[in-house]
Amino acid sequence: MASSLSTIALFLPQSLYIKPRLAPRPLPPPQFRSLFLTSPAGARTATVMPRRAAVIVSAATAETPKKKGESKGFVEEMRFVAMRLHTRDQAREGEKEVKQPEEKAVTKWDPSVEGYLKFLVDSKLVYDTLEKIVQEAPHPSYAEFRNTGLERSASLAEDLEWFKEQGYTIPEPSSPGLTYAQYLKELSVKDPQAFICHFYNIYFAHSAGGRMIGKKVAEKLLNNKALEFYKWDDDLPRLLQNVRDKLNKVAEPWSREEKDHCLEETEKSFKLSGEILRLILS
Ligand code: HEM
Repeated sequence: MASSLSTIALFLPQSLYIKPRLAPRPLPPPQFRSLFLTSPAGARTATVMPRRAAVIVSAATAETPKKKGESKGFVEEMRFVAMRLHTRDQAREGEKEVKQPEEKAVTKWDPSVEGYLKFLVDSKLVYDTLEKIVQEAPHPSYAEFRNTGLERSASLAEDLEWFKEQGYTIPEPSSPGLTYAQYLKELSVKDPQAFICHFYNIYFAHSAGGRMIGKKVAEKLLNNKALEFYKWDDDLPRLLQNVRDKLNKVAEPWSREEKDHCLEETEKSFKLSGEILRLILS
């Protein structure tokens, strides 16, 4: 911590050498040999002066330990938190235990077309809401996320039209979708960091687990018909990388507290999305 800047001078016998604990690397000139000594509080720099063998340990560089993924940009931090909230059945990096039916492996699901339609209708309401918010941009930074190519509202409209043509009745949006849409509208105005967390999780979850779900449900219920919901006009990895770059840019000026606040919202995102996913099994 920069505020607790302290300097301790230790006078050691000339014969005493401090061995670096890190991998050996070429030493700088003997009059200014810097070694890194690690401690639970963070890195301490020790400067060894050979004649008087004085070791100055400075805490000036001791920062709060870096968050997992922090060095790679904020998206990596969001991804790390999200992956831990999966169950092992959902993803290899998952750590949560299975409590809800949708947290079991997708291969063990027993979906119904009626349930899947409810899921598609509620998902459309959520994407309509997100895409409208980004267009209106109550916070100017949201404008970065216009026309990213990840938008799902129009493709879902096409899919619902297809189901209608097959003779299915399209249900009205239900409680999980209505609740999530209302929550997003409120957050988008009063809490941009939390809103960005939902934006990230909704679009990126769909590109990963969402596609697995689409494939499995299509196999079981739709004679392998690939819905528009799971098709993108451009190369998906390229679109995702472009949005990752924009998210990193938007989060760059955020304070550590604002970043942590965004990360803390991940759990809520899983809860609300999980309730919509569960509709597939209803
Ligand atoms: C049945 C439910 C789910 C399954 C089967 C599932 C599965 C997966 C898998 C396999 C990955 C890819 C892991 C990798 O990169 O190796 C993933 C990534 C991810 N999932 Fe899920 N997931 C589910 C639900 C959710 C939910 C509810 C959310 C949050 C709302 C979510 C958010 C994410 C995010 C943010 C990523 C990272 C994507 C990326 O880095 O590109 N997932 N998921």
